[in-house]
Amino acid sequence: MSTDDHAESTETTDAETTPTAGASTDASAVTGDLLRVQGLDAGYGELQILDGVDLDVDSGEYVTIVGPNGAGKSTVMKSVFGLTTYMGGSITFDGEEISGENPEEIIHHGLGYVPQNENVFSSLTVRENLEMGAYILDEVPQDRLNEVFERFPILEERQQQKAGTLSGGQRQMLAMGRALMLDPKLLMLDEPSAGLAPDLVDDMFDRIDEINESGTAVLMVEQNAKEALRRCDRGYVLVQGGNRYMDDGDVLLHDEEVRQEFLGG
Ligand SMILES: Nc1ncnc2c1ncn2[C@@H]1O[C@H](COP(=O)(O)OP(=O)(O)OP(=O)(O)O)[C@@H](O)[C@H]1O
Repeated sequence: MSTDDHAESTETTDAETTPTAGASTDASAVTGDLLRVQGLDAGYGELQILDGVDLDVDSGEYVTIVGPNGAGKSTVMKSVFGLTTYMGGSITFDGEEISGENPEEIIHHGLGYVPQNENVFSSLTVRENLEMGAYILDEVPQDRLNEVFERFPILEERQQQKAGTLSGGQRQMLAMGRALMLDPKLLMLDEPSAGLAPDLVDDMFDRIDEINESGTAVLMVEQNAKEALRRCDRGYVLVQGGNRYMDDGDVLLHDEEVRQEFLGG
């Protein structure tokens, strides 16, 4: 278990990113070969929210970020995608420094991002939304479109329907499908279960598992922390804009301190 006073301190120590022995899978072997965030400071305008955040995602890994409301979880993802004010630290993706780049540039590296809100164009059809997902390419990649339809058959059925008429679950699938159109190496999902009826939440998590099992790394922010930690390889607990814990999902899930403080006992 990795703990520290990071919420109160801006100093980065080895302890906060180095898990203790006994992890159920090998969290200590993480290299951050796909995404490596080191000492990230970022915020909105002059307002600093993130204070020295460290985060790694390896190729093919499934990583989740949990933590209390307002901790800065969404801000981490937005910052990786170039949507906040970059204030310091380093973000490398697939070996290239991307800190300070804008989303148009970042998407070319193979990073997909599904924001929590306004993640589809309501007035466009399902198919048009998916085609928009590949807007950086000269032509819509038919093989990708077919793969998305295979993964989410309901989107093929409803391809001529306006996205605004879809149910919450279908809209979420469309948002993920859109991000998958460019076959990203890493798919970042902000609260994919938010607003879904309870009986749809499991289905959504199953689909995310499948996306990850097909080789796409996943970085997910979730309020549904227990389920997210159960499903992921590794998790981070973020508090007040800084890392508080990092370890394998199962280890965090069963850690007494994490359970009491962040998982409702
Ligand atoms: N566009 C913005 N401008 C200014 N402050 C913002 C903006 N977006 C978020 N914040 C602030 O940044 C802090 C972190 O917000 P963020 O949404 O990243 O937290 P979170 O951990 O994802 O929380 P939640 O689970 O409630 O979504 C909060 O204090 C929030 O009010």
